[in-house]
Amino acid sequence: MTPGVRPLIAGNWKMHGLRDDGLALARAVAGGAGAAKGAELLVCPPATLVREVAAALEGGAVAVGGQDCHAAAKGAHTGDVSAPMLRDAGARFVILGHSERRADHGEGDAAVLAKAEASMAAGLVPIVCVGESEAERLAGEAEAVVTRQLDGSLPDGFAGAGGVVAYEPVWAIGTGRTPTESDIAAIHAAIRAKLRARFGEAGGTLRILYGGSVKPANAKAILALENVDGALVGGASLVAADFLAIAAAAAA
Ligand SMILES: O=C[C@H](O)COP(=O)(O)O
Repeated sequence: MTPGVRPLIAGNWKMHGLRDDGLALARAVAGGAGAAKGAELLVCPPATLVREVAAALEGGAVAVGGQDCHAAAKGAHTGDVSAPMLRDAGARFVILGHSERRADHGEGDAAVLAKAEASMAAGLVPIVCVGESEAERLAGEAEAVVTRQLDGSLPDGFAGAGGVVAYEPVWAIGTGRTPTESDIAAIHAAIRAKLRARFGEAGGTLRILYGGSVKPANAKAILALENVDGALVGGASLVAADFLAIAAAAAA
């Protein structure tokens, strides 16, 4: 963790959750949030549930975010959701450039940059995801890939907006595999160096999350690493007790 920085534990529900189970999950997370006061908690439901989850959690300790937004504020973009729409629904954060968006929808760094700009203009905090594939890791290119993604996808106002970077090695997502602690620390150090070079002193305290098979069993060790300022949690965020256990590890 970075001294003086409040960790962020973000749950990415991905394409999971109908109304009743989504609301139940959100309420269960909110109900247990008191035990993890040292960490900031965030849930990112599917777009259909953002408004209702935000209403259910209003005034509490758990924030709500979207999982993506369009780069335009409005327009003829069938099926898309804009940043002002998410903000209007009660979201405060938005995940951008997740590897599943990059893979499923062909999003590159320029698209992520435009979305990040749109999110900040709407008053949302962008969580920009970066991370290498397994082939890139094996080729020794992980740091170069992450650095290139940061160069291409972080807008100028990112630090002023309190933007968040999430390092998610693609091969660790949903697989139960994680990089070694020293590999995580090395990439997070490279991201920190990049943020400082780009944003000066402010880059020293922007939050850098780790994501990819974070579970209650490995959270404490990962969250204790230098420059790991929280986690972006997928599968384990769908079980309130697991998500809260990860949050408690961050708050400890
Ligand atoms: O956004 C979250 C990540 O893709 C991590 O997913 P996971 O915790 O299921 O590996």
